[in-house]
Amino acid sequence: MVFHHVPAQEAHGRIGVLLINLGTPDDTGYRAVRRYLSEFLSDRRVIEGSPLFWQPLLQGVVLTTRPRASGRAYERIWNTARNESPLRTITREQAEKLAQRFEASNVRVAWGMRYGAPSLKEAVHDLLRQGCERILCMPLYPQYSATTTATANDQVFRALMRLRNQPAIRTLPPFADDPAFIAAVAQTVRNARDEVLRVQAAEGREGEPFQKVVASFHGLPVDYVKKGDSYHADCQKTVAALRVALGRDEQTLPMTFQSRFGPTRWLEPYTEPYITALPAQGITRIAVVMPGFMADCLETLDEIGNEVRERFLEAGGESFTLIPCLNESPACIDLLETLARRELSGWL
Ligand SMILES: C=CC1=C(C)c2cc3[nH]c(cc4nc(cc5[nH]c(cc1n2)c(C)c5CCC(=O)O)C(CCC(=O)O)=C4C)c(C)c3C=C
Ligand SMILES: [Fe+2]
Ligand SMILES: [Fe+2]
Repeated sequence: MVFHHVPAQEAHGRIGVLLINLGTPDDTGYRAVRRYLSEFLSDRRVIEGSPLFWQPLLQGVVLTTRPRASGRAYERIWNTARNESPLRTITREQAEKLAQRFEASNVRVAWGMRYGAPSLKEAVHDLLRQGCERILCMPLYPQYSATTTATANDQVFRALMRLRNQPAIRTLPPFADDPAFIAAVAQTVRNARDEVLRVQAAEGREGEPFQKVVASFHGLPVDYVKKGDSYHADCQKTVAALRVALGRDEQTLPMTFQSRFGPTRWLEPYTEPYITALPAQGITRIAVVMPGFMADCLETLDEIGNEVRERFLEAGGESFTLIPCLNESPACIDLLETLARRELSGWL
């Protein structure tokens, strides 16, 4: 067995904070998207069924058609200035800004992706080279799911399995209804509403700008929830807390699920049919907030910001506001710092 030794290069006894998000292809071409989707959809935490059945279907059918369609979707949102996906740009900026908050301490911040680049192995090795002997893993998912949180941590542990000298490890628990998280998301809704009110006033229009604020989460197969994945319960915690923070109820702040994949039943109601049915009920001015995502990505910018927006307007909707994710905003960095300092207690 070969175990890696990654010697510290400058100092010892430091603490590492590792920000983790899902991942993204390196470019929008067929090969890169295929490589990324193949890694993602071969993860047994994501597709639990037998690989004997799934792999031929994945390699033969899914990965011949899906990469082209996904590539076109990525093209619509691509950060051309940096030639990378928004998720990668935003995750890097979150890490750089969080690092500034710890500048005067012995904490070092790194970032990595569960699938694609930069890998979590590279990120862990980078922290070890900087002399980190303790590492806090922060999967940036407010709501727990085995398909996201657990597989992110698994991947870090896989890197640790090959090390001669392992660092001590902690993992960030879900923060679905953490007051700091809820306050930050609620503020994005208030800011967006104030902005729409300003525009309405300038144009001499009146009325509640957000008849509904739809809270749309990434979906999950119902089967996984039935087997015990706490994701759905965590989403409900987030929405309940947001309703309190914004003085809204089930009618004015409904919960829906997007990004369904494959033929099985996923969590309901599905976002797109829910939203496109609204104009017929007299609801023509809405906002969509996506508190399951800490960074804007394909699912928020294209699926909701382009596709669902178009269908809502075609169905008779008047105004559709996409509320940005927390991204690299000062409020988000405050939140990350609060969560990190809490989990580092006893280490710092
Ligand atoms: C069975 C398939 C999938 C499960 C389960 C799943 C859970 C899950 N995913 C996220 C967050 C993101 N998913 C993103 C993209 C994405 N997700 C799936 C499938 C499953 N997700 C696919 C096939 C894709 C690729 C996109 C496409 O080809 O259309 C992303 C965006 C990545 C980006 O680069 O922008 C995120 C983020 C969560 C939170 C979650 C569990 C609840
Ligand atoms: Fe997903
Ligand atoms: Fe999608």
